[in-house]
Amino acid sequence: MAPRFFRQSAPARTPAPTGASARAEAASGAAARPSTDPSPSGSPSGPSPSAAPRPIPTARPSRRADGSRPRFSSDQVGFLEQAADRYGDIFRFRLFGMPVIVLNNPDHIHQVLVGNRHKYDKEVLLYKLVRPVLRNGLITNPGGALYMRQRRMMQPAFRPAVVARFGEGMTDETTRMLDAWGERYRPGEVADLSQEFSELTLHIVTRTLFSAQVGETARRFAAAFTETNDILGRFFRFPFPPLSVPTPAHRRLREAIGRMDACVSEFIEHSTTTRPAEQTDGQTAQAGQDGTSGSPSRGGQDIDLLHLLMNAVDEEDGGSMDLEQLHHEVLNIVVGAYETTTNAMAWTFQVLAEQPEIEARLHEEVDTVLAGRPPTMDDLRSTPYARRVVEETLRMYSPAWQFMRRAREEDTVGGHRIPAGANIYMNSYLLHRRPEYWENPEVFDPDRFTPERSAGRHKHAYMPFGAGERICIGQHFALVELHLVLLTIAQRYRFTRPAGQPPVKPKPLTTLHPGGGVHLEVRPRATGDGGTGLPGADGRAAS
Ligand code: HEM
Repeated sequence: MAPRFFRQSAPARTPAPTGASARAEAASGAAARPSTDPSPSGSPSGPSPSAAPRPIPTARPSRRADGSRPRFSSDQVGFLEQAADRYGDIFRFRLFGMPVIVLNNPDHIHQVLVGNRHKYDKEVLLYKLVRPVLRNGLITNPGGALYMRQRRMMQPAFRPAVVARFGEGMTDETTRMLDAWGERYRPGEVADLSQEFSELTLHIVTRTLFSAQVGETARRFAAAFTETNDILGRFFRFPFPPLSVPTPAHRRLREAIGRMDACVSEFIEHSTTTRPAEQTDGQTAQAGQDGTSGSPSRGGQDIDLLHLLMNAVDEEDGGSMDLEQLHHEVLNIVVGAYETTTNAMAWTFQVLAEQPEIEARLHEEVDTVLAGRPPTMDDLRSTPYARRVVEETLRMYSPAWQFMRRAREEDTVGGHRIPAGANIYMNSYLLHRRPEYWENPEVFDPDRFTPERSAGRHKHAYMPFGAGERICIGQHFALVELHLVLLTIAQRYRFTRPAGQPPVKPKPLTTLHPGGGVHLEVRPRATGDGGTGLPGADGRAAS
Protein backbone atom coordinates (compact mmCIF):
# COMPACT_ATOMS: atom_id res chain seq x y z
CA MET A 1 0.00 0.00 0.00
CA ALA A 2 1.91 3.06 -1.23
CA PRO A 3 1.99 6.20 0.90
CA ARG A 4 0.00 8.94 -0.77
CA PHE A 5 1.71 11.99 0.51
CA PHE A 6 2.95 13.50 -2.76
CA ARG A 7 -0.58 13.45 -4.07
CA GLN A 8 -2.02 15.34 -1.16
CA SER A 9 -2.40 19.08 -1.18
CA ALA A 10 0.49 20.90 0.47
CA PRO A 11 0.30 19.65 4.05
CA ALA A 12 2.85 21.91 5.70
CA ARG A 13 1.20 25.16 4.76
CA THR A 14 1.10 27.61 7.57
CA PRO A 15 -2.44 27.78 8.92
CA ALA A 16 -4.34 30.94 8.20
CA PRO A 17 -3.71 33.83 10.58
CA THR A 18 -6.14 33.99 13.41
CA GLY A 19 -7.80 37.12 12.04
CA ALA A 20 -8.25 40.70 13.02
CA SER A 21 -9.15 39.84 16.56
CA ALA A 22 -5.87 38.00 16.98
CA ARG A 23 -3.91 40.92 15.59
CA ALA A 24 -5.70 43.24 17.94
CA GLU A 25 -4.82 40.95 20.81
CA ALA A 26 -1.22 40.76 19.72
CA ALA A 27 -1.08 44.54 19.72
CA SER A 28 -2.57 44.81 23.16
CA GLY A 29 -0.36 41.96 24.37
CA ALA A 30 2.73 43.90 23.35
CA ALA A 31 1.96 46.57 25.86
CA ALA A 32 0.76 44.18 28.53
CA ARG A 33 2.36 43.51 31.86
CA PRO A 34 3.16 39.93 32.80
CA SER A 35 0.12 38.07 34.01
CA THR A 36 0.04 35.25 36.51
CA ASP A 37 -2.94 33.32 37.72
CA PRO A 38 -3.32 34.38 41.34
CA SER A 39 -4.15 30.89 42.60
CA PRO A 40 -1.83 28.02 41.80
CA SER A 41 -4.57 25.46 41.87
CA GLY A 42 -7.01 28.11 40.87
CA SER A 43 -10.12 28.20 38.84
CA PRO A 44 -9.40 26.97 35.32
CA SER A 45 -11.19 29.76 33.63
CA GLY A 46 -10.07 32.52 36.03
CA PRO A 47 -12.18 35.60 36.62
CA SER A 48 -15.90 35.62 35.89
CA PRO A 49 -16.87 35.54 32.22
CA SER A 50 -18.23 39.07 32.47
CA ALA A 51 -14.82 40.50 33.45
CA ALA A 52 -12.77 42.09 30.66
CA PRO A 53 -10.31 39.58 29.18
CA ARG A 54 -6.78 39.89 30.46
CA PRO A 55 -4.20 40.62 27.77
CA ILE A 56 -1.67 37.96 26.82
CA PRO A 57 1.86 39.31 26.97
CA THR A 58 4.13 38.90 23.95
CA ALA A 59 7.43 37.27 24.90
CA ARG A 60 10.27 39.73 24.39
CA PRO A 61 13.51 38.10 25.39
CA SER A 62 15.86 40.29 27.39
CA ARG A 63 19.61 40.42 26.81
CA ARG A 64 21.79 37.82 28.44
CA ALA A 65 25.14 38.60 30.08
CA ASP A 66 26.89 38.33 26.70
CA GLY A 67 24.48 40.86 25.17
CA SER A 68 22.63 38.33 22.99
CA ARG A 69 18.93 37.60 23.19
CA PRO A 70 17.72 33.99 23.07
CA ARG A 71 15.71 33.28 19.93
CA PHE A 72 13.26 30.44 19.53
CA SER A 73 14.89 29.34 16.27
CA SER A 74 18.43 29.02 17.65
CA ASP A 75 17.92 28.50 21.40
CA GLN A 76 14.46 27.10 21.91
CA VAL A 77 14.99 26.01 25.52
CA GLY A 78 16.69 29.30 26.52
CA PHE A 79 13.97 31.36 24.86
CA LEU A 80 11.13 29.43 26.49
CA GLU A 81 12.79 29.33 29.91
CA GLN A 82 13.36 33.04 29.90
CA ALA A 83 9.81 33.75 28.78
CA ALA A 84 8.36 31.33 31.37
CA ASP A 85 10.43 32.97 34.14
CA ARG A 86 9.26 36.38 33.11
CA TYR A 87 5.61 35.83 32.18
CA GLY A 88 4.67 32.75 34.22
CA ASP A 89 1.33 31.30 33.17
CA ILE A 90 0.77 32.53 29.64
CA PHE A 91 2.56 34.37 26.83
CA ARG A 92 2.64 34.51 23.07
CA PHE A 93 5.32 34.38 20.41
CA ARG A 94 5.70 33.60 16.69
CA LEU A 95 6.59 30.12 15.50
CA PHE A 96 7.64 30.04 11.85
CA GLY A 97 5.83 33.37 11.53
CA MET A 98 2.63 32.06 13.06
CA PRO A 99 1.17 33.44 16.32
CA VAL A 100 1.25 30.89 19.11
CA ILE A 101 -0.07 31.12 22.69
CA VAL A 102 1.98 29.29 25.30
CA LEU A 103 0.10 27.89 28.31
CA ASN A 104 2.25 27.20 31.34
CA ASN A 105 -0.22 26.85 34.18
CA PRO A 106 -1.37 23.31 35.07
CA ASP A 107 -5.02 24.32 35.41
CA HIS A 108 -5.04 26.11 32.09
CA ILE A 109 -3.40 23.16 30.35
CA HIS A 110 -5.88 20.85 32.00
CA GLN A 111 -8.75 22.95 30.73
CA VAL A 112 -7.49 22.67 27.14
CA LEU A 113 -6.66 18.96 27.25
CA VAL A 114 -9.44 17.74 29.53
CA GLY A 115 -12.20 20.13 30.67
CA ASN A 116 -12.87 21.94 27.40
CA ARG A 117 -11.21 19.39 25.11
CA HIS A 118 -14.15 19.49 22.68
CA LYS A 119 -13.09 23.06 21.84
CA TYR A 120 -9.62 21.99 20.68
CA ASP A 121 -8.17 19.65 18.06
CA LYS A 122 -4.87 18.70 16.44
CA GLU A 123 -5.29 20.71 13.20
CA VAL A 124 -2.07 22.49 14.02
CA LEU A 125 1.47 22.89 12.71
CA LEU A 126 3.25 20.24 14.80
CA TYR A 127 0.98 17.44 13.57
CA LYS A 128 0.24 18.83 10.09
CA LEU A 129 3.95 18.60 9.36
CA VAL A 130 4.05 14.85 9.88
CA ARG A 131 0.57 13.92 8.75
CA PRO A 132 1.83 13.02 5.26
CA VAL A 133 3.93 10.34 6.95
CA LEU A 134 1.87 9.24 9.95
CA ARG A 135 -1.36 9.82 8.08
CA ASN A 136 -4.51 9.07 10.04
CA GLY A 137 -2.95 7.16 12.91
CA LEU A 138 -3.68 8.10 16.51
CA ILE A 139 -0.81 10.58 16.94
CA THR A 140 -1.68 12.79 14.00
CA ASN A 141 -5.39 12.17 13.69
CA PRO A 142 -6.94 15.63 14.11
CA GLY A 143 -9.77 14.30 16.30
CA GLY A 144 -13.45 13.58 15.83
CA ALA A 145 -15.43 10.43 15.15
CA LEU A 146 -12.69 8.42 13.34
CA TYR A 147 -10.24 9.25 16.08
CA MET A 148 -12.64 8.20 18.85
CA ARG A 149 -13.41 4.92 17.10
CA GLN A 150 -9.74 4.09 16.62
CA ARG A 151 -8.87 4.92 20.21
CA ARG A 152 -11.79 2.84 21.52
CA MET A 153 -10.68 -0.15 19.46
CA MET A 154 -6.99 0.13 20.33
CA GLN A 155 -7.24 0.93 24.02
CA PRO A 156 -7.79 -2.69 25.18
CA ALA A 157 -4.48 -3.76 23.62
CA PHE A 158 -2.64 -1.30 25.90
CA ARG A 159 -4.32 -2.25 29.19
CA PRO A 160 -1.98 -3.08 32.05
CA ALA A 161 -2.99 -6.75 32.06
CA VAL A 162 -2.09 -7.04 28.38
CA VAL A 163 1.13 -5.02 28.62
CA ALA A 164 2.19 -7.32 31.47
CA ARG A 165 2.48 -10.15 28.95
CA PHE A 166 5.07 -8.18 27.03
CA GLY A 167 7.32 -7.75 30.08
CA GLU A 168 9.27 -10.93 29.50
CA GLY A 169 10.12 -9.88 25.95
CA MET A 170 11.35 -6.50 27.23
CA THR A 171 13.69 -8.13 29.77
CA ASP A 172 14.79 -10.69 27.18
CA GLU A 173 15.77 -8.09 24.62
CA THR A 174 17.67 -6.12 27.27
CA THR A 175 19.51 -9.24 28.41
CA ARG A 176 20.43 -9.98 24.81
CA MET A 177 21.91 -6.49 24.48
CA LEU A 178 23.89 -6.87 27.71
CA ASP A 179 25.22 -10.27 26.64
CA ALA A 180 26.55 -8.61 23.48
CA TRP A 181 28.19 -5.88 25.58
CA GLY A 182 30.31 -8.56 27.25
CA GLU A 183 31.98 -9.07 23.86
CA ARG A 184 31.74 -5.52 22.59
CA TYR A 185 33.14 -3.41 25.44
CA ARG A 186 36.18 -3.83 27.62
CA PRO A 187 35.51 -2.63 31.21
CA GLY A 188 35.81 1.15 31.21
CA GLU A 189 35.41 1.50 27.45
CA VAL A 190 33.10 4.30 26.31
CA ALA A 191 29.79 3.17 24.78
CA ASP A 192 27.39 5.21 22.71
CA LEU A 193 24.37 4.50 24.88
CA SER A 194 22.00 6.59 22.79
CA GLN A 195 22.72 4.27 19.88
CA GLU A 196 22.50 1.13 22.04
CA PHE A 197 19.16 2.21 23.46
CA SER A 198 17.73 3.20 20.12
CA GLU A 199 18.40 -0.34 18.87
CA LEU A 200 17.00 -1.81 22.06
CA THR A 201 13.73 0.13 21.94
CA LEU A 202 13.27 -0.75 18.29
CA HIS A 203 13.83 -4.43 19.07
CA ILE A 204 11.36 -4.25 21.94
CA VAL A 205 8.65 -2.51 19.95
CA THR A 206 9.01 -4.70 16.85
CA ARG A 207 9.02 -7.82 19.00
CA THR A 208 5.93 -6.62 20.83
CA LEU A 209 4.16 -5.66 17.64
CA PHE A 210 5.18 -8.50 15.42
CA SER A 211 6.51 -11.18 17.81
CA ALA A 212 9.67 -13.19 17.20
CA GLN A 213 8.25 -15.23 14.31
CA VAL A 214 8.97 -12.57 11.71
CA GLY A 215 12.62 -11.77 12.46
CA GLU A 216 13.84 -10.98 8.94
CA THR A 217 10.85 -8.80 8.04
CA ALA A 218 11.13 -7.07 11.41
CA ARG A 219 14.75 -6.24 10.61
CA ARG A 220 13.77 -4.73 7.25
CA PHE A 221 11.01 -2.81 8.95
CA ALA A 222 13.49 -1.48 11.52
CA ALA A 223 15.93 -0.36 8.80
CA ALA A 224 13.18 1.44 6.86
CA PHE A 225 11.87 2.98 10.04
CA THR A 226 15.32 4.26 11.04
CA GLU A 227 15.69 5.94 7.66
CA THR A 228 12.21 7.48 7.94
CA ASN A 229 13.01 8.76 11.39
CA ASP A 230 16.34 10.30 10.31
CA ILE A 231 14.76 12.17 7.42
CA LEU A 232 11.86 13.28 9.58
CA GLY A 233 14.24 14.43 12.31
CA ARG A 234 16.09 16.66 9.83
CA PHE A 235 12.80 17.93 8.47
CA PHE A 236 11.70 19.00 11.93
CA ARG A 237 14.81 21.07 12.40
CA PHE A 238 14.02 22.92 9.19
CA PRO A 239 10.52 22.11 7.94
CA PHE A 240 10.91 23.45 4.41
CA PRO A 241 10.09 22.70 1.69
CA PRO A 242 6.92 20.82 2.63
CA LEU A 243 7.03 17.04 2.45
CA SER A 244 4.77 17.21 -0.60
CA VAL A 245 7.67 18.67 -2.60
CA PRO A 246 9.59 15.70 -4.07
CA THR A 247 13.16 16.60 -3.06
CA PRO A 248 15.66 13.68 -3.06
CA ALA A 249 15.28 13.34 0.72
CA HIS A 250 11.50 13.39 0.51
CA ARG A 251 11.60 10.77 -2.24
CA ARG A 252 13.76 8.58 -0.01
CA LEU A 253 11.27 9.15 2.76
CA ARG A 254 8.42 8.03 0.54
CA GLU A 255 10.36 4.92 -0.46
CA ALA A 256 11.18 4.10 3.15
CA ILE A 257 7.53 4.44 4.13
CA GLY A 258 6.61 2.22 1.18
CA ARG A 259 9.08 -0.38 2.49
CA MET A 260 7.56 -0.16 5.96
CA ASP A 261 4.07 -0.55 4.57
CA ALA A 262 5.22 -3.58 2.57
CA CYS A 263 6.64 -5.14 5.75
CA VAL A 264 3.40 -4.51 7.62
CA SER A 265 1.52 -6.19 4.75
CA GLU A 266 3.81 -9.20 5.13
CA PHE A 267 3.23 -9.30 8.87
CA ILE A 268 -0.51 -9.12 8.36
CA GLU A 269 -0.45 -11.79 5.69
CA HIS A 270 1.70 -13.99 7.89
CA SER A 271 -0.64 -13.46 10.82
CA THR A 272 -3.72 -14.18 8.74
CA THR A 273 -2.37 -17.41 7.32
CA THR A 274 -1.09 -18.73 10.65
CA ARG A 275 -3.90 -17.42 12.82
CA PRO A 276 -5.38 -20.07 15.04
CA ALA A 277 -9.14 -20.51 15.04
CA GLU A 278 -9.73 -19.05 18.45
CA GLN A 279 -8.41 -15.70 17.36
CA THR A 280 -10.87 -15.13 14.61
CA ASP A 281 -13.76 -14.38 16.92
CA GLY A 282 -12.63 -10.84 17.61
CA GLN A 283 -12.51 -11.41 21.36
CA THR A 284 -8.78 -11.20 21.88
CA ALA A 285 -8.32 -7.49 22.14
CA GLN A 286 -11.68 -6.84 23.69
CA ALA A 287 -11.09 -8.89 26.77
CA GLY A 288 -8.06 -8.86 28.97
CA GLN A 289 -9.15 -6.60 31.79
CA ASP A 290 -8.46 -9.25 34.35
CA GLY A 291 -5.36 -10.56 32.65
CA THR A 292 -6.89 -13.98 32.07
CA SER A 293 -8.85 -13.89 28.85
CA GLY A 294 -7.65 -11.61 26.09
CA SER A 295 -4.06 -11.77 27.29
CA PRO A 296 -1.51 -12.01 24.53
CA SER A 297 -0.82 -15.69 24.52
CA ARG A 298 -2.23 -18.51 22.43
CA GLY A 299 -1.45 -22.02 23.47
CA GLY A 300 1.78 -20.89 25.12
CA GLN A 301 2.82 -18.90 22.04
CA ASP A 302 3.07 -15.11 22.14
CA ILE A 303 0.36 -13.04 20.59
CA ASP A 304 1.64 -9.70 19.41
CA LEU A 305 0.11 -6.25 19.33
CA LEU A 306 -0.56 -6.59 15.62
CA HIS A 307 -2.83 -9.59 16.26
CA LEU A 308 -4.64 -7.68 18.95
CA LEU A 309 -5.24 -4.73 16.64
CA MET A 310 -6.26 -6.94 13.71
CA ASN A 311 -8.86 -8.59 15.90
CA ALA A 312 -10.07 -5.44 17.59
CA VAL A 313 -13.78 -4.80 17.23
CA ASP A 314 -15.50 -1.52 17.90
CA GLU A 315 -17.95 -1.97 20.74
CA GLU A 316 -20.31 0.63 19.21
CA ASP A 317 -20.57 -0.41 15.56
CA GLY A 318 -19.22 -3.97 15.73
CA GLY A 319 -16.81 -3.26 12.84
CA SER A 320 -13.05 -3.69 12.73
CA MET A 321 -10.11 -1.70 11.37
CA ASP A 322 -9.48 -1.71 7.64
CA LEU A 323 -6.01 -2.68 6.46
CA GLU A 324 -4.99 0.82 5.46
CA GLN A 325 -5.89 2.15 8.90
CA LEU A 326 -4.04 -0.74 10.51
CA HIS A 327 -0.89 0.26 8.59
CA HIS A 328 -1.20 3.80 9.83
CA GLU A 329 -1.67 2.71 13.42
CA VAL A 330 1.32 0.38 13.35
CA LEU A 331 3.50 3.23 12.12
CA ASN A 332 2.14 5.59 14.77
CA ILE A 333 2.83 3.09 17.53
CA VAL A 334 6.44 2.61 16.43
CA VAL A 335 6.99 6.35 16.08
CA GLY A 336 5.32 7.00 19.45
CA ALA A 337 7.34 4.33 21.19
CA TYR A 338 10.76 4.78 19.65
CA GLU A 339 12.46 8.11 20.33
CA THR A 340 10.54 8.80 23.53
CA THR A 341 11.69 5.68 25.35
CA THR A 342 15.18 5.80 23.78
CA ASN A 343 15.72 9.31 25.12
CA ALA A 344 14.26 8.49 28.52
CA MET A 345 16.66 5.54 28.90
CA ALA A 346 19.65 7.58 27.77
CA TRP A 347 18.83 10.41 30.19
CA THR A 348 18.34 7.98 33.07
CA PHE A 349 21.82 6.50 32.77
CA GLN A 350 23.45 9.88 32.14
CA VAL A 351 21.96 11.17 35.38
CA LEU A 352 22.92 8.03 37.31
CA ALA A 353 26.52 8.35 36.09
CA GLU A 354 26.56 11.89 37.46
CA GLN A 355 24.94 11.03 40.80
CA PRO A 356 26.75 8.10 42.43
CA GLU A 357 24.70 8.30 45.64
CA ILE A 358 21.46 7.84 43.69
CA GLU A 359 23.03 5.06 41.66
CA ALA A 360 24.20 3.34 44.88
CA ARG A 361 20.66 3.41 46.34
CA LEU A 362 19.32 1.96 43.12
CA HIS A 363 21.93 -0.81 43.13
CA GLU A 364 21.13 -1.65 46.72
CA GLU A 365 17.44 -2.03 45.91
CA VAL A 366 18.11 -4.03 42.76
CA ASP A 367 20.55 -6.39 44.48
CA THR A 368 18.32 -6.93 47.51
CA VAL A 369 15.15 -7.61 45.56
CA LEU A 370 16.52 -9.55 42.61
CA ALA A 371 19.40 -11.33 44.32
CA GLY A 372 21.01 -12.04 40.96
CA ARG A 373 17.98 -13.31 38.99
CA PRO A 374 16.53 -11.41 36.01
CA PRO A 375 13.62 -9.09 36.86
CA THR A 376 10.00 -10.00 36.16
CA MET A 377 6.77 -8.03 36.24
CA ASP A 378 6.33 -9.03 39.89
CA ASP A 379 9.48 -7.11 40.80
CA LEU A 380 8.08 -3.78 39.67
CA ARG A 381 6.06 -3.35 42.85
CA SER A 382 8.98 -4.22 45.12
CA THR A 383 11.40 -1.76 43.49
CA PRO A 384 9.81 1.62 44.24
CA TYR A 385 13.08 3.52 44.17
CA ALA A 386 13.74 2.41 40.58
CA ARG A 387 10.23 3.56 39.68
CA ARG A 388 10.93 6.95 41.25
CA VAL A 389 14.15 7.25 39.24
CA VAL A 390 12.07 6.71 36.09
CA GLU A 391 9.44 9.23 37.19
CA GLU A 392 12.05 11.86 38.04
CA THR A 393 13.78 11.35 34.69
CA LEU A 394 10.44 11.92 32.97
CA ARG A 395 9.97 15.08 35.01
CA MET A 396 13.33 16.65 34.23
CA TYR A 397 13.79 15.36 30.71
CA SER A 398 10.25 14.74 29.53
CA PRO A 399 10.95 13.31 26.05
CA ALA A 400 7.63 14.27 24.40
CA TRP A 401 8.20 17.73 25.75
CA GLN A 402 5.94 19.85 23.56
CA PHE A 403 2.47 19.49 22.18
CA MET A 404 0.04 21.75 20.42
CA ARG A 405 -3.67 22.22 19.89
CA ARG A 406 -5.84 24.48 17.75
CA ALA A 407 -8.81 26.26 19.32
CA ARG A 408 -11.81 25.20 17.24
CA GLU A 409 -13.89 27.87 18.93
CA GLU A 410 -13.34 30.78 21.27
CA ASP A 411 -12.50 29.97 24.87
CA THR A 412 -11.49 31.81 28.02
CA VAL A 413 -8.51 30.42 29.87
CA GLY A 414 -7.41 31.96 33.15
CA GLY A 415 -9.34 35.09 32.22
CA HIS A 416 -7.53 35.36 28.87
CA ARG A 417 -9.52 35.20 25.67
CA ILE A 418 -8.38 32.43 23.34
CA PRO A 419 -9.71 33.32 19.89
CA ALA A 420 -11.10 30.64 17.58
CA GLY A 421 -8.26 29.33 15.40
CA ALA A 422 -5.54 30.15 17.95
CA ASN A 423 -2.53 27.84 18.11
CA ILE A 424 -1.89 26.65 21.64
CA TYR A 425 1.56 25.43 22.67
CA MET A 426 2.24 23.46 25.87
CA ASN A 427 5.61 22.30 27.09
CA SER A 428 6.15 19.83 29.92
CA TYR A 429 9.83 20.80 30.28
CA LEU A 430 8.66 24.25 31.42
CA LEU A 431 5.74 22.99 33.49
CA HIS A 432 7.88 20.41 35.30
CA ARG A 433 10.30 23.14 36.34
CA ARG A 434 7.88 25.70 37.71
CA PRO A 435 9.16 26.56 41.19
CA GLU A 436 5.59 27.13 42.38
CA TYR A 437 4.98 23.37 42.12
CA TRP A 438 8.44 21.81 42.35
CA GLU A 439 10.94 22.41 45.12
CA ASN A 440 14.45 22.92 43.70
CA PRO A 441 13.25 21.95 40.23
CA GLU A 442 16.77 21.76 38.77
CA VAL A 443 17.80 19.05 41.27
CA PHE A 444 17.39 15.40 40.24
CA ASP A 445 15.61 14.04 43.30
CA PRO A 446 13.68 10.75 42.86
CA ASP A 447 12.31 11.01 46.40
CA ARG A 448 10.08 13.90 45.41
CA PHE A 449 7.85 11.10 44.10
CA THR A 450 7.42 9.31 47.44
CA PRO A 451 3.73 9.18 48.44
CA GLU A 452 4.41 11.56 51.34
CA ARG A 453 6.11 14.22 49.26
CA SER A 454 3.70 13.84 46.36
CA ALA A 455 0.70 14.33 48.65
CA GLY A 456 0.38 18.11 48.51
CA ARG A 457 1.47 18.57 44.93
CA HIS A 458 -0.77 20.20 42.37
CA LYS A 459 -2.43 17.30 40.59
CA HIS A 460 -1.83 18.57 37.07
CA ALA A 461 1.76 19.76 37.50
CA TYR A 462 3.21 16.49 36.14
CA MET A 463 2.22 15.30 32.70
CA PRO A 464 5.00 13.54 30.80
CA PHE A 465 2.34 11.55 28.93
CA GLY A 466 -0.07 14.42 28.31
CA ALA A 467 -3.62 14.38 29.69
CA GLY A 468 -7.23 13.82 28.72
CA GLU A 469 -8.61 11.71 25.91
CA ARG A 470 -5.37 12.02 23.92
CA ILE A 471 -3.13 10.93 26.77
CA CYS A 472 -0.39 8.60 25.55
CA ILE A 473 -1.94 5.23 24.79
CA GLY A 474 1.48 3.65 25.47
CA GLN A 475 1.91 5.23 28.90
CA HIS A 476 1.73 1.97 30.82
CA PHE A 477 3.83 0.17 28.20
CA ALA A 478 6.52 2.86 28.50
CA LEU A 479 6.59 2.84 32.30
CA VAL A 480 6.87 -0.94 32.42
CA GLU A 481 9.56 -0.93 29.73
CA LEU A 482 11.65 1.82 31.35
CA HIS A 483 11.38 0.19 34.78
CA LEU A 484 12.31 -3.31 33.57
CA VAL A 485 15.16 -2.07 31.38
CA LEU A 486 16.53 -0.03 34.30
CA LEU A 487 16.44 -3.04 36.65
CA THR A 488 17.99 -5.38 34.09
CA ILE A 489 20.85 -3.05 33.24
CA ALA A 490 21.50 -1.75 36.77
CA GLN A 491 21.83 -5.31 37.97
CA ARG A 492 24.72 -6.02 35.62
CA TYR A 493 26.35 -2.74 34.63
CA ARG A 494 27.25 0.65 35.95
CA PHE A 495 28.40 3.71 34.06
CA THR A 496 30.83 6.54 34.67
CA ARG A 497 31.39 9.83 32.90
CA PRO A 498 34.63 9.99 30.92
CA ALA A 499 37.06 12.49 32.48
CA GLY A 500 36.62 15.99 31.07
CA GLN A 501 33.29 15.23 29.40
CA PRO A 502 31.24 18.45 29.30
CA PRO A 503 27.74 18.33 30.84
CA VAL A 504 25.12 16.91 28.51
CA LYS A 505 22.51 19.53 27.68
CA PRO A 506 19.00 18.96 26.35
CA LYS A 507 18.75 19.28 22.60
CA PRO A 508 15.29 20.28 21.49
CA LEU A 509 14.11 18.29 18.50
CA THR A 510 10.66 16.78 18.02
CA THR A 511 11.51 14.99 21.24
CA LEU A 512 13.97 16.26 23.82
CA HIS A 513 17.32 14.56 23.16
CA PRO A 514 20.47 14.49 25.23
CA GLY A 515 22.60 16.85 23.11
CA GLY A 516 25.46 15.01 21.41
CA GLY A 517 24.11 11.71 22.75
CA VAL A 518 25.00 9.83 25.92
CA HIS A 519 28.53 8.41 25.89
CA LEU A 520 29.57 6.71 29.11
CA GLU A 521 32.20 4.29 30.36
CA VAL A 522 30.66 0.85 30.75
CA ARG A 523 31.65 -1.28 33.73
CA PRO A 524 30.24 -4.70 34.50
CA ARG A 525 29.37 -5.07 38.16
CA ALA A 526 28.97 -7.94 40.56
CA THR A 527 25.93 -8.15 42.81
CA GLY A 528 26.44 -6.44 46.13
CA ASP A 529 29.82 -4.95 45.23
CA GLY A 530 28.54 -1.36 45.45
CA GLY A 531 29.71 -0.96 41.89
CA THR A 532 33.37 -1.54 42.60
CA GLY A 533 33.78 -5.31 42.31
CA LEU A 534 35.23 -7.30 39.50
CA PRO A 535 32.93 -8.51 36.77
CA GLY A 536 32.07 -12.12 36.10
CA ALA A 537 33.55 -13.57 32.92
CA ASP A 538 30.49 -12.58 30.87
CA GLY A 539 29.65 -9.47 32.80
CA ARG A 540 26.78 -11.22 34.64
CA ALA A 541 26.18 -10.59 38.28
CA ALA A 542 28.01 -13.12 40.41
CA SER A 543 25.61 -14.10 43.13
C1 HEM B 1 8.65 7.65 27.78
C2 HEM B 1 7.91 7.29 26.76
C3 HEM B 1 6.75 8.06 26.20
C4 HEM B 1 6.39 9.37 26.40
C5 HEM B 1 7.08 10.40 27.28
C6 HEM B 1 5.21 9.61 25.61
C7 HEM B 1 4.51 10.80 25.59
C8 HEM B 1 3.36 11.02 24.87
C9 HEM B 1 2.57 12.22 24.93
C10 HEM B 1 2.89 13.45 25.77
C11 HEM B 1 1.49 12.05 24.11
C12 HEM B 1 0.34 13.01 23.92
C13 HEM B 1 0.64 14.05 22.83
C14 HEM B 1 -0.48 15.05 22.69
O1 HEM B 1 -1.40 15.12 23.52
O2 HEM B 1 -0.42 15.80 21.72
C15 HEM B 1 1.62 10.74 23.50
C16 HEM B 1 0.73 10.20 22.58
C17 HEM B 1 0.88 8.94 22.02
N1 HEM B 1 1.83 7.99 22.33
FE1 HEM B 1 3.28 8.18 23.71
N2 HEM B 1 4.89 8.46 24.93
C18 HEM B 1 5.79 7.48 25.28
C19 HEM B 1 5.80 6.17 24.87
C20 HEM B 1 4.90 5.62 24.00
C21 HEM B 1 4.84 4.22 23.65
C22 HEM B 1 5.74 3.14 24.26
C23 HEM B 1 3.85 4.07 22.73
C24 HEM B 1 3.35 2.82 22.02
C25 HEM B 1 3.67 1.59 22.40
C26 HEM B 1 3.29 5.39 22.50
C27 HEM B 1 2.29 5.68 21.60
C28 HEM B 1 1.60 6.88 21.55
C29 HEM B 1 0.46 7.12 20.69
C30 HEM B 1 -0.12 6.14 19.64
C31 HEM B 1 0.00 8.41 20.98
C32 HEM B 1 -1.22 9.12 20.39
C33 HEM B 1 -2.38 8.86 21.34
C34 HEM B 1 -3.69 9.56 20.96
O3 HEM B 1 -3.69 10.72 20.51
O4 HEM B 1 -4.73 8.90 21.14
N3 HEM B 1 3.94 6.29 23.30
N4 HEM B 1 2.74 10.12 23.99
